[in-house]
Amino acid sequence: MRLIIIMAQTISIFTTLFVFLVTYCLFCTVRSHLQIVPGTTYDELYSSAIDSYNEENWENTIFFMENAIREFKFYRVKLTECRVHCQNLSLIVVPEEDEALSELKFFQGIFKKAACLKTCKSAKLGNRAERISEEATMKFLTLMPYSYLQFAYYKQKKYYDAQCAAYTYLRANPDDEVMKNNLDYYYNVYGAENETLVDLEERLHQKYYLEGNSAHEVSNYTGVIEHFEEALKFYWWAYDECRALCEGQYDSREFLDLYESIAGHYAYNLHCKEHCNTTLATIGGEVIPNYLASHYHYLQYAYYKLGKIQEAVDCAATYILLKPDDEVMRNNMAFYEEALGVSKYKIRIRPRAQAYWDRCQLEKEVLDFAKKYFWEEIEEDKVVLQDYGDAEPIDPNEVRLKDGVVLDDKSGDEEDDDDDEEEDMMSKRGDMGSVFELGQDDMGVENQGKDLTVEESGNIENNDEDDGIMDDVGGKEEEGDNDDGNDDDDDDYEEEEEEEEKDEEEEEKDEEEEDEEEEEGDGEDFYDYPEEDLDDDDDYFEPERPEISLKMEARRKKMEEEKKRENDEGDSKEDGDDENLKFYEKFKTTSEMVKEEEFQKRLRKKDEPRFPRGPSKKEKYEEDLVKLYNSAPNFDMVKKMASETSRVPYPSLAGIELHRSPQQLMGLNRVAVDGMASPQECDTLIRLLHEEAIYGDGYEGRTDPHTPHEKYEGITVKDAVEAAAGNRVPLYYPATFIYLAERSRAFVQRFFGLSTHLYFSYTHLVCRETKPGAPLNRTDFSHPIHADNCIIDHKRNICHKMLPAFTWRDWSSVLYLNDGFEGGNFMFANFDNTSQVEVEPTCGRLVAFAGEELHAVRPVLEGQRCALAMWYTLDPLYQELDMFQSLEKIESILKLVQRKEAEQKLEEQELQQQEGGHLEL
Ligand SMILES: O=C(O)CCC(=O)C(=O)O
Ligand SMILES: [Fe+2]
Repeated sequence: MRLIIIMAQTISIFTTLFVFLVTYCLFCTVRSHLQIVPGTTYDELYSSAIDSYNEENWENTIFFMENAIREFKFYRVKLTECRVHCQNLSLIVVPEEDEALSELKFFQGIFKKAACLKTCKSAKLGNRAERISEEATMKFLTLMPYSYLQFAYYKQKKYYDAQCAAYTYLRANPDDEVMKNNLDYYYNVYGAENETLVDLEERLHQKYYLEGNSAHEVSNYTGVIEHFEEALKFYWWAYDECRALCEGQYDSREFLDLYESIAGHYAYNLHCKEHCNTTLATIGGEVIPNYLASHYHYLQYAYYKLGKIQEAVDCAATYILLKPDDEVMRNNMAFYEEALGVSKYKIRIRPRAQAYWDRCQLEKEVLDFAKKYFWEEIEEDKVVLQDYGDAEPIDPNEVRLKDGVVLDDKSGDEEDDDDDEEEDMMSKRGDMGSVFELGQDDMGVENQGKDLTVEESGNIENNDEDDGIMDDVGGKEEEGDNDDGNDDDDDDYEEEEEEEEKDEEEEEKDEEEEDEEEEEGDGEDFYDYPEEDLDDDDDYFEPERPEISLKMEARRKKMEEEKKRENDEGDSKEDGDDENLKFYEKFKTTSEMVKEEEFQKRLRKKDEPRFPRGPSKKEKYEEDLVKLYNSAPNFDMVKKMASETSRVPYPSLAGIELHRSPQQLMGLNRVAVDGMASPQECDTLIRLLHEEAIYGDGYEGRTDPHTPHEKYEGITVKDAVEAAAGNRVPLYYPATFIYLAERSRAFVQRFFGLSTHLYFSYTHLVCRETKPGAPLNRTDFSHPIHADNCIIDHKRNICHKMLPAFTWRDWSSVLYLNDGFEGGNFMFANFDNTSQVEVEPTCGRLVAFAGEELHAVRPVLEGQRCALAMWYTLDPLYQELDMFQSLEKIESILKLVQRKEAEQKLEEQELQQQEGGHLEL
């Protein structure tokens, strides 16, 4: 019996196991194609995501990209852990009499750290590090994965996720127009408020910082303390991480001696670490001035408000350590000392801040020495340092800076910042010296400073909310950028030296004093802050409320934007006819590859409040187009276009002749052809330019985008269509624009045998001419040597495909519209800036080439040179929506024209029939 029971039990166990295994295996097969081998790098996952993206497999795109992001974070956390852990191994060497022996011991310590790192990394990361490319890392630092993710989410109808991903990407790349449009689109159609969106890359220290800020705004001081204390904790963590990630590779690109190469790597590492403050202080693409120090400012005020004077004094002292020149805080400190009798309190600087400060000082000295005597910061180091060294997402401004293309403006800014920091640094040193000096006197002794009366105190309270004070504080903060006082500038080094020596002596003295104080010590957690004797006659004010209100600023900006939007809408309402057009435009510009269905859905959705009793939506839409069509004075030309309907989306390439072959132009990805435009078409575009072009248009309004000696007037396709819609130019002007652009695009696609669709990325009609008074013997270029999708590295003869270059612009072409000017040749160039081969512009000539090709435009010395410049992309994500929409609009108009003609014909026939009938009678 028992045997039977046991057998039954065994069978039932096996059955359960079997069922379980079958289910499990079924599950396996469903999921198997989406499984990741442990140890796969973020680089590899990213590639898989991109492959899936290209195959339009959105589910897999999401799966791989999400995992790539996860893996990227994991990798960096583990790397940081190892570096921080091994850094802490002792390097202290007991000096030997023989210098060489001391050195050996020192390096033995370094070897220990290296061994520690190797073991740690291999335990935590396997061999990942060897398989990660710099290019991929760069993409993660600029949050590129989110731009793919948002689209994949959108395709999978995960609209909220799409919105968050777009929002996240934009926080790091706030100037990205495509993504702005997408976010607008998601907002308009799926409608999650921006406030509810989550920045998927939000840093905790920034989150708490912003929350602390909000608490401050509503005078919730307990909240301020909670959030800012938390923010500081995370700040220090992120700061350590950022520094640790600086300890990566270094490519000196030179043959160096032993000491030179060790020192070069070390200097590079210090230089990278110097940037960590700025990186951490970057929120939503903007650097918050005085970021670290302001934590202590807020805290000081909140503690004071809650009557925790000791803590307030500590924070004030810490703030002064970081910003010694800050008058507001000096006044606050004086107030604590005078009005509250600080002798009751011991002034203590927060230890973490003090340690940070001390290290910054020393690092700066060491780096200054390196810079002065042997280490030259090469331009590219900036790139590598900031791209790969920083733990936090890169601020697009920094990216721009490091890439060198916009180096002119941006590096200027940087230098200014550095100067500020330098000043700050010098004053800090001086001031700290004097603070310590003054601190010797007994704080209990009556000071010369005036006591604060109750009335005065009341006044000050009122000042709290006063704009004047707010500006004052804000202004100061803008002056000093970072808190570390480090900088790249070594010009003043010699002048500083003497001063530094003096300061050092003073500091030594101070240290002795500090030591004495510490012995009395009443708090292990804090460094003692030597007490200050205030010997000037200033009034001392109650602590001032920090008015660096980020939220307030954000709200103000938002209100301004809203107002602007309202105004715009108001304008268009007045302008009844244009309203629908504008609406139509707006609605279309927010779309990315919008299918007709979605298009109609949105149209309905947006229409409802606007056309409550009007004709049906579809009719209304067509009515608008009829209006548009009727508004074109040159009716004949529209009809002509209509009769050539087939040319618009699929233009014929007949009549195009080779001007220069790829071989003649010395590059397989280059060609020049004639006959792309007829003389009449060239003339049309030139007239469009003369009638509608705007100074600097197409160059983000920059009037001298390439040389100050030339004037650039341009117009984009969208403006051209708008000009026609506004009845300022005939409709066939933009129609010609689009037609020629499309014909050029189709040619490039076919000539270079591209197997996937080539999209417009940007199109721009532009005329350039010499400004009156420009030197006759100019040697500059009308457009300096450049490549359209990468950044030239003249030292290494390569072109880096990285931001801020338009890396997605795979192919370019320029259609020339005229000749008869002097200069202005198009030129293919060598890396050494010499000319390779030139093409002379003339009406209908098109030069086409790959985005990596180096090229330039010779100066236009006399007359005006007009051209239609076009950039194309293979990535649909970057396609030019304006072109796509304008094309659609033109197509619709053409259809209408045909329909109207058909109707007209019908009417005529009916009339004829009637007339015929009548005659018969
Ligand atoms: O106008 C030309 O010939 C070339 C212009 C160009 O290279 C550019 O705008 O990127
Ligand atoms: Fe170009």
